[in-house]
Order: sequence, then C-alpha cells, then structure tokens
Amino acid sequence: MTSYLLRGVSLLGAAPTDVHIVDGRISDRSSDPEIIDAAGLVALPGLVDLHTHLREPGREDAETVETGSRSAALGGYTAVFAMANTSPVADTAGVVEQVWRLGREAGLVDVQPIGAVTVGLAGKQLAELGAMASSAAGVRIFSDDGHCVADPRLMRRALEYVKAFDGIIAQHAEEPRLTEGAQMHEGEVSTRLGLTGWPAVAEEAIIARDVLLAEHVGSRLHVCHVSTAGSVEVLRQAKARGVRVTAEVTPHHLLLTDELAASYDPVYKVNPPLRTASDVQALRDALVEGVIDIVATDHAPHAVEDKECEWAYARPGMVGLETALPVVLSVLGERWDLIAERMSRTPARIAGLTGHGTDLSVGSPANLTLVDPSARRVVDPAELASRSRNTPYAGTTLPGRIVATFLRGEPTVLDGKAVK
Ligand SMILES: NC(=O)N[C@@H](CC(=O)O)C(=O)O
Ligand SMILES: [Zn+2]
Ligand SMILES: [Zn+2]
Repeated sequence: MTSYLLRGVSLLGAAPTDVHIVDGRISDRSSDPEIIDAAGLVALPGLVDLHTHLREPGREDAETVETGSRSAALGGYTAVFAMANTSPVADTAGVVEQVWRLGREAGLVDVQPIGAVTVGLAGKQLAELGAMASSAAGVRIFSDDGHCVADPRLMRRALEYVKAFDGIIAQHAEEPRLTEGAQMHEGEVSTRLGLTGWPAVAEEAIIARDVLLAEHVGSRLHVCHVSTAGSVEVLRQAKARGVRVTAEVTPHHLLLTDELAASYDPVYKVNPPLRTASDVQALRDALVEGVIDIVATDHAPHAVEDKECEWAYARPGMVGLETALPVVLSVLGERWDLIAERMSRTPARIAGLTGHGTDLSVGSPANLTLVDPSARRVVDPAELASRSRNTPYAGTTLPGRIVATFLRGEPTVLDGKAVK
C-alpha cells in the first residue's frame, strides 16, 4: 500500500499540520510517502449518508451502485446507505447481499444496504427482516422509503422485531390519505399555482404517531427527510421525553423553498415537497441545536424522461451527493466540527457503522475527505458523476470544493477527480 503525507492540512479548521497515512490508518510518520500539498485544505472525517438511492437493481439507466458510489466519493463520502426501493425491492437477503457485493466491487465507498420493512414496499406484510440482518450485508436499518409504513399495527410490529438486534426503522413520514394527488407543499403558492397540496400535517401526524409507538415499544425510530417546522416541534418534545428517535434533514430542505415550483420546472419536484422560508429557518435551527441529528442527501437520481416532462407526470426527487457539502457549507458556514458531527460522526453512530465518523487521530482508519473552503463553483449538471442530471442547483454558485477523498487509506478522489 502506498503511504501518503498530507502536507499542511487543517484538521477541522485547526492550524496546519502534517498528517501521514500508512496501511489504511492515520499515522504520525511514514517512509517515502506520496506527498499531497494540502495547504489551505480542511480535512473532515469521510462523510456518511444514511439516505441514498442507487437504483440498482432495476433502474441502471438512472444510477448504478458504481456511478452512485463515484458520485458519493466526489462529494466527500466514504459510506452510503442504499435505500430499498429498487426493482426488485431489497426485501430479501438475496437482494441486499447483491447490492452489498456490488458496492464492494466498485470499491469507492462502503455501500450499506437498507432493507425494506414490508414485502415489495406494499405495506401489507413484514419483509424478512431477520434474514436481511443476519445476511452478509448485516442490515440494521429498514425502510419502505418512497412509501410510508402507514399501517400502525405493521409499524408497531416492525419496531418490535428490530428491537432484538438494536435495529432501526427509518420512516418516510407521509400520511397517504392526506397527500392523495399532491404535487407540492400545501400553502399560498400551491393555491396560486392551482396545484394540489401536500400539507405539513401529513408529515407531522405520522411522526407524532411513530414517536409514540417507538416510546411504547422502547425501540429505535429514525425519521427521514424532516421538512416542516411542526415536525421539529414534535421531535423536540419526543426527545425531551427520552424517546429513542433520530432525524435527518436534506440539503435541499435547508436551502430551497416552495416558491421554486412557480417555474413549473419538475427539477424542483421532490418528496417531501420544498416548504416555506419559515420551515427552512426552523430546520436550520433544529440542525444546529441537534433536534435534527444529521444531514442526509436523499440522493434520488431519475432518468431524463422521468424529469423532463410535465410537472404532474415527473417523478419526485433530486440528486444530491455531489452538492451536499457545498450546500451545507453555504447554510452553516465554516463550522467544521458541527459539519463533521452532522454529516459523519452522528450518521455513523446512528447506523452502528464502525470505522467511519471517527476522530482524525493517529491510529484511526483513514476515511477522510479534503475540502478547499475558499473555492467557489458553479454547478454544471453535465459534470456530475451521477448518471442522472436532476440537480436543482444548475448554474448556482456554491462554496467549497472536494479535492480528495480517502477510503481506508486509498484515494478514491484526487485533485477533485475520481481515481477510478
Ligand atoms: N425523495 C423523493 O422525492 N424520491 C425518492 C423517494 C423518497 O425519498 O421518498 C425516490 O426514490 O425517488
Ligand atoms: Zn422518502
Ligand atoms: Zn429517499
């Protein structure tokens, strides 16, 4: 294995120092290393994404495990959790092992499959959670993301089932009866545009129900893509009572608002929908405070024909892996320790993922990323490594450039380019 010397790197914004990487770990010395000029660069622990859609198997035209892994590495990630809404659905040991193996073969980030809660995401019958947990993929997080586990009895049983192995149910909180036909956030803008609304209460009602179920069962709940100020209040109260609940917010819900729907450009169509400016402010405050634990991308690549069509027919979702850190930097500023906490350490801890989200101290696994905070870049969809182009930031200038990423001491990105 090649050794590396990161010369003049700043660990989480601290004074410049030299960091050595030897045999996959951070070291205080090395012999004959490859020297990387890291002056002006900030080192963060490799980012961990608890919510990624990789689309393989089934929609390899939109993304594959390999292209999604490359996109992740370029975004500074060293581990991603792949959602189960593939085709076939990741609801058996066979499918989660396939995704896990494809991730290993790509070798760009650690790909950890999330298992479906219900067979075929149909919300009728529990999937083989135990078989997925004991498979080679070692699944600990289960989610029907894309769909809500709406049946409270099934949700309760799922929470009970995963408690045995300290698993987590990650809920896509959307009361389906309240969002029938919904196209965007229900509010002033939807009224003006004449589009059917997705009311905030459809999310908040499910979160309120699920924190009560998790409390009753004593089990772990994770709330996907929290998008409203009301959801933050429900979470705040549940956490104050000691409920074992964690929550994520996406970069786009931290930056964008429902006003963008006025363009009728489906690139802004996403679930849950973009909300109002006051929701955005509440989400930012909750993230700083810790009521929302982490940032997760909900990277949702879609083929051109599923996005470049009429708003009503477009699939919801945005790509996000390559812009997540720049967006968070623009929202939080250079609060490196907070960024490391919300994008690396806490997601790794929630998932029980060892070797990621660790301190950048001697002896730690060399999973890290180097960022140039002074760079500003205009997002060009054509330059994305993702197979899909549905970024809402085309033409937007964002701060920060991911210069290098290391996975267990081997570079996956150097000079801002993927190494394979
Ligand atoms: N976020 C989205 O709008 N879409 C996701 C599903 C989801 O995260 O709910 C997708 O799979 O495309
Ligand atoms: Zn979802
Ligand atoms: Zn999702």
